[in-house]
Amino acid sequence: MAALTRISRPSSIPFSNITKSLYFYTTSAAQPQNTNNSYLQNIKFSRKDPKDRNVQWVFLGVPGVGKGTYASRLSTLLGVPHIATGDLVRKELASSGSISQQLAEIVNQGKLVSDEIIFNLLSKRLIAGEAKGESGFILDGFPRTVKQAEILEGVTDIDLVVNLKLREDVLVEKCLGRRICSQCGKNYNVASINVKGENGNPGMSMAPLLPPAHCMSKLITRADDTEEVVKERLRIYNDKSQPVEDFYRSRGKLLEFDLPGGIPASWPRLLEALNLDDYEENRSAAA
Ligand SMILES: Nc1ncnc2c1ncn2[C@@H]1O[C@H](COP(=O)(O)OP(=O)(O)O)[C@@H](O)[C@H]1O
Repeated sequence: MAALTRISRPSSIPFSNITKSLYFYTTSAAQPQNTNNSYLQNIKFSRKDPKDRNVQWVFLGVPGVGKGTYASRLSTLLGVPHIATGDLVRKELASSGSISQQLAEIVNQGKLVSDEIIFNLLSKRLIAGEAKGESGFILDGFPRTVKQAEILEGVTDIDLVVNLKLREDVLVEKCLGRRICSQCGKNYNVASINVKGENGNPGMSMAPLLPPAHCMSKLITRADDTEEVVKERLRIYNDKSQPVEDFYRSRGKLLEFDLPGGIPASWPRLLEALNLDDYEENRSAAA
């Protein structure tokens, strides 16, 4: 793991909540047929000493903004798991589990999966991680509704919420360029973004994020990354997920971060905004 010199929240964001108690969901099987909220009563909590845990961060942002890319890099840097609910949903979809058909219909239309299913998938992932000794997390794609945010807030302390932002005109192009390696499951992007500056607005270039040669022939496109479904997902984000930004803003937890371009331009600036150092990257750059 990369060595870390400084880790603290941006000075504008109070850090007091980190010392509050930590709870984790511990629930067993998914119960998708249950349409009311009674599943919440089945969720048991276990308490953890806050000083024994790592960061608990959330990444927000529209589809295609790059949440997965930056959350994954930070998780390696900080030694915490990167938990993307979209990945959990896709894993469930790929299984022959009882809810996979139901999930496929929802996801392929760009709609949101029920809270019940999402909380169950997330609970199972957290429990499995806890058993392996994981501590802390960076959540990506969750919470996506104010209700999910309220439930999460009720059971654990989120230290920081990073809201990634990118100009809208490149988002659809970025989503359409997304590819997944069908073997290793890693995410790549073949889109080469080059928007010229006009009417006083700056231009923007983003190089493709290409896989290593051995993954190249195994790239697949997500079924929900068609133009029509991407536009529906962006609409749903504005409707359901944008209020989540206000939820965390009003609690003083939101760090807004405008991506200035691709990874080479954005990564150092994001680290700076988070008051973090990437020793390994600095060392290899100096070598
Ligand atoms: N927190 C969530 N609540 C409801 N549905 C979710 C959630 N996270 C993921 N999903 C489902 O999984 C799909 C893929 O999620 P994700 O990979 O995060 O997509 P995106 O690229 O839009 O951020 C979503 O369109 C939605 O159907």
